[in-house]
Amino acid sequence: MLSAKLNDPMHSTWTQAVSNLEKVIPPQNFSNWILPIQFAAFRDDTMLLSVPNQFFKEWLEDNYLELIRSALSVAADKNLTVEFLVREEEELQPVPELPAAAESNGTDTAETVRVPPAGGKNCSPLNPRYTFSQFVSGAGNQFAHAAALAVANNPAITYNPLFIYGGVGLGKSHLLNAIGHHILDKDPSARVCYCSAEKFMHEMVNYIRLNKMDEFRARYRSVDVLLIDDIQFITGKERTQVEFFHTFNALYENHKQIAITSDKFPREMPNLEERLRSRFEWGLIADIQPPDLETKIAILKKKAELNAIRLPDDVAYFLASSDTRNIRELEGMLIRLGAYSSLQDIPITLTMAKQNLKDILVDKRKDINIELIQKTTADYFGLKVADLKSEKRLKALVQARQIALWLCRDLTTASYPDIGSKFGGKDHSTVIYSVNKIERQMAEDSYLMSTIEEIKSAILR
Ligand SMILES: Nc1ncnc2c1ncn2[C@@H]1O[C@H](COP(=O)(O)OP(=O)(O)OP(=O)(O)O)[C@@H](O)[C@H]1O
Repeated sequence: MLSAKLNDPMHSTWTQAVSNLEKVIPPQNFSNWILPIQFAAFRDDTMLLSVPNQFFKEWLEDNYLELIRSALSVAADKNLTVEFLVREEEELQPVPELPAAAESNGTDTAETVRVPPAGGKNCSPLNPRYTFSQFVSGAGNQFAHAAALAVANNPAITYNPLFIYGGVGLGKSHLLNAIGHHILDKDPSARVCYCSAEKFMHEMVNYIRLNKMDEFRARYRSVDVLLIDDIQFITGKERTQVEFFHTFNALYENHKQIAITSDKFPREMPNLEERLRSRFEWGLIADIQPPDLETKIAILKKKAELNAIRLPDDVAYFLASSDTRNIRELEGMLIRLGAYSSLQDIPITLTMAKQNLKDILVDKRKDINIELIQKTTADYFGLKVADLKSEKRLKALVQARQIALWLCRDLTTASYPDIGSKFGGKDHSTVIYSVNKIERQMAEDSYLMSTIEEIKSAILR
């Protein structure tokens, strides 16, 4: 096992990060989730931190990874990555116990964790942040959202099973948790079990080892609602599939609700037993597609509000128009800006955001140059690149030129004079004027915003 080296200079970086985190995490969560973390080692810009058990690790990864990373990067004054290691002695326990934080008094506030019901020891607590009220419905997720609500309102009556599939970080787990919360809000005695397919498998293996499979089966088969996340994990794992098949049947026959998420459509899941595949298709299959620009902005605003982060509109637009479609990544950027702003006591501005996120965004944009922007913008408006460089003052032409100038500033690191020189030798003050003008117009004109978004996507493609 890696042991904490107190004389390691990075140990004090961790100590500094902890005191930074204390300023931004509510006290209860801070003592539940941050204090038990120990410094283990530091290698190649990666901080290795040890945590009590696997469940704790997963929880941190889902909820605090980005914040911890930001606090560490601020303390170390450079970008670091973070990895959590399960402390060995605890890893060997057959079934990880819930850490203290999971023990709540049953009242579910935004900061408390919903404890799995009696008999649901194998289940994970629901994520308190993943409720319907915190979910933004918009292009891409409307259908899955409506389906999840229908199931939550009428468990085991409308659609059984509900199978939600879609790409990484698009809100599948959020909807699955929201179903659980909603059912518990209406009936606190309901036995709701939320669990990842991976956890299902690990626990099965543990119970086999302990020769207690009857107990395992009884636990999973005595719930009212089974919410299984990331079912794709069981592909190719025969024994887990068999066990899951029987659990599924037992629940289904007893009119219990089953909801499943997956990154693939059932027919596209390789190495999945046919009988399971067909069961996944018995109920309703709902997909989640990547969000459009407006939905991304709405989600960012909602997250900012929930995390008490002051997010100006231009920064929300800047983040949303980055080419990331993964909402988790988008949220990570927001949390990082929020942490930086609060730790350094400075407001979030567009300049600060660009500076702070340049390492994250740079890779995707490194091949973008002014010529590409000119060509793509000209094509989009049916103009010639020479028109953009010219002095012609036709209204449509002027706006296309100003958009191209704004895109150069947004997508490249070129200076104002450099950009001006590539647009027929324009003065840097003309470039500044154009960039500011487009920025002001975008704040008021969502049509212009989406036009620019389309051009940007074409450039980044
Ligand atoms: N429509 C939405 N409204 C609000 N938040 C959202 C929305 N969609 C996704 N999120 C947020 O994005 C993050 C990632 O979502 P989630 O974990 O549910 O994704 P996932 O599809 O289950 O990803 P994975 O495939 O990695 O399991 C979460 O913090 C979630 O709250």
